[in-house]
Amino acid sequence: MSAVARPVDGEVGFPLKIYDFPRGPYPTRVRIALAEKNLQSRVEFVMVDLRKGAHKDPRFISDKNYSGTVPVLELADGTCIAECTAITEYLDALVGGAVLTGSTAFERGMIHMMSKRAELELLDAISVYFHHGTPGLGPLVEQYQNREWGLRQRDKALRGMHYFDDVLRKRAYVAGDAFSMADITVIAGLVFADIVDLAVPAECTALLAWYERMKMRPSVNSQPAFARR
Ligand SMILES: N[C@@H](CCC(=O)N[C@@H](CS(=O)(=O)O)C(=O)NCC(=O)O)C(=O)O
Repeated sequence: MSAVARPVDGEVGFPLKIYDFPRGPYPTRVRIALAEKNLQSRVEFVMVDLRKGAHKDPRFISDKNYSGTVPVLELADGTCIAECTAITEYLDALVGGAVLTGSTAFERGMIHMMSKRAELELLDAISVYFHHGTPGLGPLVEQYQNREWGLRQRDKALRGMHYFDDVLRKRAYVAGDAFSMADITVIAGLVFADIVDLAVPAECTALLAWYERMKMRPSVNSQPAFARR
């Protein structure tokens, strides 16, 4: 029986609510973090249907997230924290157990850098390709598309896959010798790559082997993004 997660003193604490799109790559980042922290059962998930543009509803934008994206973490006092990195940092500091964002200055610096690099060079690049180089969420949501920009970002993501393959030839995890938020961000990138049918190049054997190892983790393979369609 795992110890009940309790917020540290002074925190707003529970209940936590997550505005979510269950199979989405970015929501999957927070879902994996919640599972690693043993918090999944302490959170209420509220589905936001991106295909219907619910995340662009003026009330969602005014009340939950100005940027009009998910996930959003809502605290017991109504405070909303958006942005996967910020949500993960909050959860990591909220309760003990697995450490996802680092314990030492060195670890925290390395993990933040590599997670941000995974966003810039892989996950966000694939997201732009999805929204601009494919039909994306459909004409209701995709008000402006630039196919050339989308295709350029797809090529950037392929270069990013080669970069992370090089990184993972030298170390077991994305930011060092332990699983962290940086691994979660690369996992989300490969989840999005699968959604847009962007195959990891066969020569990226270290990245592919790492991904198979990541998918052995219950916090990863238990997510809706990995359920058979
Ligand atoms: N920088 C944000 C990006 C969040 C994001 O793009 N979320 C996607 C969800 S999903 O595509 O991963 O399911 C979204 O809301 N997309 C909707 C849109 O961009 O219109 C974060 O880190 O949280």
